[in-house]
Amino acid sequence: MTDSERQDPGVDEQGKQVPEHRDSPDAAGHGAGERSGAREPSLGQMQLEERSSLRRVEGLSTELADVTEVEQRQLRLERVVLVGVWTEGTAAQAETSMSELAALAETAGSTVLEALIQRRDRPDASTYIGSGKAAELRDVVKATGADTVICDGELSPAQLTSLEKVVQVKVVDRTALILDIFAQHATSREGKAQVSLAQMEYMLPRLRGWGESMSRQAGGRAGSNGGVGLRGPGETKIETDRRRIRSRMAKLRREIAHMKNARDVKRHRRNTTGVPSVAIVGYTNAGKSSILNALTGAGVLVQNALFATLDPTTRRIVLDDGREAVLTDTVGFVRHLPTQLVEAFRSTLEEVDQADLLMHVVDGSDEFPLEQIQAVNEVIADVLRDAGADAPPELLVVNKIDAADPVELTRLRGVLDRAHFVSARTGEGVEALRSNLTELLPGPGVEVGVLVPYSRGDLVARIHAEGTVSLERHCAEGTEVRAEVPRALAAALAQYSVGG
Ligand SMILES: Nc1nc2c(ncn2[C@@H]2O[C@H](COP(=O)(O)OP(=O)(O)OP(=O)(O)O)[C@@H](O)[C@H]2O)c(=O)[nH]1
Repeated sequence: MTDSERQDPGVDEQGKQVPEHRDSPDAAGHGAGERSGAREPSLGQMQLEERSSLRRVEGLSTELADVTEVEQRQLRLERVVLVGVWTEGTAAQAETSMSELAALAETAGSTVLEALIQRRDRPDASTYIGSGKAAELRDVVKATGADTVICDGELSPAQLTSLEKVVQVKVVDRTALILDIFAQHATSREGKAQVSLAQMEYMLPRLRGWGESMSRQAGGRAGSNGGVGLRGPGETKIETDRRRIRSRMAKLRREIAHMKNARDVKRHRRNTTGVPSVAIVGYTNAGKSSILNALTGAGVLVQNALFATLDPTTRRIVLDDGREAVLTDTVGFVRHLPTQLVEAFRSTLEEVDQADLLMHVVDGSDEFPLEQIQAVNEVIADVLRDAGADAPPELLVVNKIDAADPVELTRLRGVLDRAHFVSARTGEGVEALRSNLTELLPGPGVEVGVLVPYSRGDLVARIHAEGTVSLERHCAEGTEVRAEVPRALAAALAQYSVGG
């Protein structure tokens, strides 16, 4: 171990206890109450937590995200006050954003004590909410005994520090909160690695604040030990931390690339077997897992919590005509999904550009279903653009019709006239949805024998890309090919058919 590692608070001994915690199935979800009442919201505590956050980043890279759950529980948010800055849109939209933040906080295991909204043209450069509101927030924090403030936005490191100084408890922003939830819920090795990487990306530019408090401590220790001066060691420490985190990020990226290759091979094998695939996308909590269960009878976890599904879950379904298809449940979307996570969750979103069909699930009982659709469409468009892929056909499914307001539902039926209206809970509309899937998914391959003129090399290339070639011969008139191809391609090749 190097000197810098030894100075690093808690990387070593703490990390060794990890497996015990990790093996406990409920560890990530039910630790919230363990430390209730044990926390003093003092500045010293905040610094401890800052160091703990950094340690978490560092730990992640060595032990991968196994450390995350433990550190996560140490950082557990418990009694929180929410605060948002309302800069645009209607009051109802601002309130929706705040209730979503409350749902996120509860998913992270917190109890929401109070929520404040501040109307401003733009967030305050110094404290995010402005000094008057910050003072009000401090009073609310004191009166409620809250230990954390969560802001409905992404704050700069300087804003976080200034606001913490005023309110005297830990301040967390929406991005960090979502990253924490993702860290708690990721289960696969790749999912964990991706969350770790996203957390490091988020934290790297924010190291200055932690670095400063750490360098004071590191300097103080050095001073009290009669070591060299106070300035040098601290600065070196921050630089060392940054360098180590960067190199661990690079290592994680390599590992993720490796895992991705393995997954690509698996998917390619699935694609070449001709089994059509459906990617289920939609806003978090829309009922994607419930629909997957209703269609396949699979026992996929259904929770009234945001982001219950983080790793892609794939299930087989037998279609009405006896064919099989695979359905993949993907991560739920949310407004202002941190960009680091859009990148990190490529693993589930990648299913999107490879799918034969997108099943877009919307919560019909939500107050703003059309906005949910728009938010999801924006992310999907980004993913497809990045992948340079064409959009697969989309099937819109409005779920939870049993719980939706009848008037709203009638309005939605008018606006979304091509959508399927179902209830995964009561089963209403599910059979019709299954029939529609059968119609929409590409049919079985068709055996063709064709002689394609050399001027249509594009068709031969398509046969190779989309079908399975059993014979290929070049003759004077063109390329003779025998292959099994999708029905649409068989139609395009019909004029070159040589029979048999
Ligand atoms: N009333 C009603 N509730 C439903 C229906 N479908 C799902 N739910 C409930 O909605 C909540 C979320 O369901 P999930 O299937 O976990 O939703 P999801 O979209 O997979 O959620 P994430 O994994 O968080 O993205 C659960 O409490 C379900 O019981 C429905 O048709 N009607």
